[in-house]
Amino acid sequence: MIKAPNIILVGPMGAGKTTIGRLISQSMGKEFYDLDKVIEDNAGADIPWIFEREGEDGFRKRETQALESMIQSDAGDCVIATGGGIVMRKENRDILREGALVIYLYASVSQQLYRTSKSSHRPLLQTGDPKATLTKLFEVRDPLYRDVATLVVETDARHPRSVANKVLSTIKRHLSMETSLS
Ligand SMILES: Nc1ncnc2c1ncn2[C@@H]1O[C@H](COP(=O)(O)OP(=O)(O)O)[C@@H](O)[C@H]1O
Ligand SMILES: O=C(O)C1=C[C@@H](OP(=O)(O)O)[C@@H](O)[C@H](O)C1
Ligand SMILES: [Mg+2]
Repeated sequence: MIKAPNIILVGPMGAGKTTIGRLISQSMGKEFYDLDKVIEDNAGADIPWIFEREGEDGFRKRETQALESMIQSDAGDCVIATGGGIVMRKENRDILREGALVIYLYASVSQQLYRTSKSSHRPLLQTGDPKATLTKLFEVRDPLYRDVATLVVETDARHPRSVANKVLSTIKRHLSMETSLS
């Protein structure tokens, strides 16, 4: 088992945060939490319902509350997959930079589009032109993901298991470098 602090995955919709988070948590013997699922459980409603009734702003408030409660609770030593918009609020970015190992799962817009086209549970993509939406979001958010992340892992040309292995080896290398420096 690798010893590590909380691992938090960030990146755009379709980067594979939920899928890879679950896989690496199993390999590391850590609990897995998907922040979107925490928000849904707390609300007793799904994300499309929250966006419809409370707007994106209402969802963002719930997202910050869920992130704060995850970090404050002694859930500790777990893997957390965030939603793609977690970096939009400064208060979230401040929380992310504190204490956790944050990994940016990078995916190109074409891969984001391909991977998100299979489902309709992402309200921001229920538009006539999801590619334009993903492109705009990427322009704004890519620098923010890089700002909060300790490590970046490219996911485009890899299957989920291979991305998970790459994330695990990147974490191992990072932690062994930290140990040798201290
Ligand atoms: N590396 C990958 N290659 C191909 N498909 C992937 C990859 N990672 C995730 N997927 C698929 O893409 C879709 C979105 O993945 P998901 O984990 O929900 O992304 P996120 O949580 O970042 O939005 C799922 O159908 C998942 O199986
Ligand atoms: O990018 C975003 O703003 C969002 C991403 C979604 O999560 P995934 O990135 O896991 O799809 C979910 O939090 C919500 O639909 C909003
Ligand atoms: Mg997800």
